[in-house]
Amino acid sequence: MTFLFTKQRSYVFQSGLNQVFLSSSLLGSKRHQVALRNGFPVRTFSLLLEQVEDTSTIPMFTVGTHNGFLPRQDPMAQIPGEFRCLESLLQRMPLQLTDGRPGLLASGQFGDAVKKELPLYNVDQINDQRLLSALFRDYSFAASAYLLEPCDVLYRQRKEYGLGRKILPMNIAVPLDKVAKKLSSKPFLEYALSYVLYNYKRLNHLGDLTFDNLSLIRSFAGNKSEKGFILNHVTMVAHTPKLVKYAVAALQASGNKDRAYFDQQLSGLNDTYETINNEMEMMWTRSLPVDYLSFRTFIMGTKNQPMFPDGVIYEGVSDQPIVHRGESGANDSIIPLADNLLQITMPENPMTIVLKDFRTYRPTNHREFLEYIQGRAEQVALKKFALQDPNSAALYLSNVDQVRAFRYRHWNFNKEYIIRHTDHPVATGGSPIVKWLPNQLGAVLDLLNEVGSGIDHSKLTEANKVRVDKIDKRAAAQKRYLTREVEKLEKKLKDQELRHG
Ligand code: HEM
Repeated sequence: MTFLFTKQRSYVFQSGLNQVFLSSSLLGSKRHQVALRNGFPVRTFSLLLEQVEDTSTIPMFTVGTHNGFLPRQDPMAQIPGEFRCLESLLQRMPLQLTDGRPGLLASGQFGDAVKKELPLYNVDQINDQRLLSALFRDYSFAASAYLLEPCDVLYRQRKEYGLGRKILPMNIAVPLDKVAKKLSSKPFLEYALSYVLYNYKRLNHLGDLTFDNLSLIRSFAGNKSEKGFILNHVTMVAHTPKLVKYAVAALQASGNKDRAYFDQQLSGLNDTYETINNEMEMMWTRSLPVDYLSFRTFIMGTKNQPMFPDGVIYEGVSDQPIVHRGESGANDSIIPLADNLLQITMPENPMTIVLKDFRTYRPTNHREFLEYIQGRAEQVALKKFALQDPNSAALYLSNVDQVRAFRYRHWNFNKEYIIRHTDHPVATGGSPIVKWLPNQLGAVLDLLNEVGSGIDHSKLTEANKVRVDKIDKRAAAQKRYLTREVEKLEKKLKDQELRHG
């Protein structure tokens, strides 16, 4: 196999899972490589295959078979003493402190405290990836608290958000921008790099990533429900090492036209998605719907939000205002992996453009991995290979059904945690909430109906016959129900707009 360096969007071919394979992209030089096989380019990606202690060069968010989509080392919980004023502000920041007393946000004093107490720390010499990630998390928490504090104060008084602060002061803006550039990310609170996936610590260092063994590093509201909300995402993502392994192996099997191996991988993938969906169900009790709005304000973005009609100026960085989407599970990689691997396509409409924009708000290596999966699935025609055999098609259908189960529960979350409690029609990430999520769920239901009706039932094993029947019936019923539900919700929202109008 020959390797060429090029700027073309292709990756190093991952042929086996028994070696640590660090590409030049991880080592920070050339990013993309092309491998040639029989003169044709083969899509490639370098996966981290074992835990590497080095913190100086390899980004924390590097997809691997031991860490999946979690950071490759547990997040740094406390920043070094030289940043003690930042640490102290963040510890005193939450609405409710760990000892139950009100924190700075409760009385709307966080902004003043930032101005009085926070020096302009110099981060120029810092290149250690673990420390950069911790600083990114901490500065982005400070930025969101600072910008959205007035909205939270007003919301608690009058159930209105009003306007956020327009200028992010230099002592947050400059180091945040510098650290973000070093991590190739956007200078704003993010799902992976700040709020969720870089915000947990194990109580027992040797214990597993289970809910009871985890606590939060940072929070805005400081209540049990915010902890439950964040950590429930983490305990779901804790299962992603298996997703990564099965996805990569399914692509290999499809490329090699190895039917038995392919079916094994789809079956493993299905079981893993089922485990993740079961973990997702725990959200209802770990984070109460009635508490969601207590922390939601602080995870809003500045893009597409009425609280920031003119964007935000980052003092000392640029005099041009900028906008960013808010923190959202839309930046998680569990479902995009399934969409890309199983070649689930979304209808071409404005909602899909929003989905694609969300996918730019994630660690570079996650994005590259998802692009690799998408490209390689096309190259080996994974869906076509699955549908060529009725029993593989049943397994394929079952995996798509897991995506349905996820999106269906997720739609229920949105009705119970958000729509039931607020009229604000724009979600934290800036998407039009009532239209956007059903767009994706509807597309999955259509795919289930299409694939299910094309399977020759007479060739199925007994177990697969039962499986396919159940999936077909449920998908048809849910599609009818969803269409009626969205029509009703849109009408309700229009009526509200007219009343407020
Ligand atoms: C109480 C629980 C949850 C609520 C209220 C919620 C809310 C939302 C909202 C409002 C959106 C629309 C995008 C935006 O922010 O503008 C969204 C999108 C999304 N969320 Fe969640 N979310 C929850 C839990 C989760 C969990 C646990 C995950 C996965 C670990 C997740 C993954 C996603 C994904 C993948 C999308 C993109 C939509 C799609 O691909 O269909 N969410 N979420």
